[in-house]
Amino acid sequence: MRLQDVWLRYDRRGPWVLRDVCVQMGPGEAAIVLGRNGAGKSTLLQLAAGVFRPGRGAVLDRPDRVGWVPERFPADQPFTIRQYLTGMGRMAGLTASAVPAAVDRWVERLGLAAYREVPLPQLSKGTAQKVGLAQALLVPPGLLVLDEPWEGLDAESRELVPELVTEVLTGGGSVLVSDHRGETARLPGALRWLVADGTVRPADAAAPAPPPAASAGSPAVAAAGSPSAGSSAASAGAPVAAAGSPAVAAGSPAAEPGGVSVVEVVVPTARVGGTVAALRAAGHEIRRVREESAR
Ligand SMILES: Nc1ncnc2c1ncn2[C@@H]1O[C@H](COP(=O)(O)OP(=O)(O)OP(=O)(O)O)[C@@H](O)[C@H]1O
Repeated sequence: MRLQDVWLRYDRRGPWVLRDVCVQMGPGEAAIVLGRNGAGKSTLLQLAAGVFRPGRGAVLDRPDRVGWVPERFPADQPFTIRQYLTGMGRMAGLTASAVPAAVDRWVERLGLAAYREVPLPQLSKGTAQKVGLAQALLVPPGLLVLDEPWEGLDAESRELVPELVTEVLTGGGSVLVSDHRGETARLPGALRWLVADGTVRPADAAAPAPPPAASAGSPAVAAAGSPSAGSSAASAGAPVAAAGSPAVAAGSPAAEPGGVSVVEVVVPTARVGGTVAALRAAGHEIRRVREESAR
């Protein structure tokens, strides 16, 4: 997905909140959106999710299925959790017979079983946030957009967020997450974009410097035909290209005591992008990708 020269303002005569934004993410890639209060993080996420249309420019190649979790779940709705998720599942395209299993799965997974028949307005903030997560995941999204997903969640539930993100990435989806409270470390493999002064650029030097192996990774993957790495390689100067590598350094095994081991992994060429991203997300260093003829 690509935001190309995107501008947005909320009022036709008002100031531009975002100007000339050019960012992109490939399948299997995650990006964390950083910035001060009011910088425009939520605005950027809503553009990506398709909630807003840009005033100028375009959002290209957005996956068909987008899971959008707003910063505050709109709990003022006359439904129980079960009723709400059932309706959302139908809207997401699940058949009537498939909905109950999907709802049950996510209700259990997110610890909502005790509240299944509780009306949404009676839920605590954290529980309501989990309903927001559940509705976005009922059908596996090609793009998952999470606006401050850790907000209001207890310590145990916070651990769920990186788990869910990794699952979407492993399935070949992309994930965009905003974070103004420094939870970034929970997603060590993600790109980092900073929203400031109305535009978006790679996050600052606070991120560790990329090791040489990381910068060599993208062309090699591109050669293997990965759409993910191919789009990164094509985006010279765009945040996604410059921000992709530090995450690898964050989990660099070279920093571990006791030496390193190199593990060769064989995957179908079509899944190279997602696999590379998932391995990076788990903190592994990608040294190279090579193609071999089918065995
Ligand atoms: N619906 C709206 N109508 C008018 N202005 C808006 C609207 N939503 C946001 N803004 C303005 O756009 C700017 C960016 O807001 P946005 O919510 O995107 O920032 P943010 O970085 O997500 O902030 P926070 O960290 O506080 O959530 C702010 O100046 C805000 O006042």
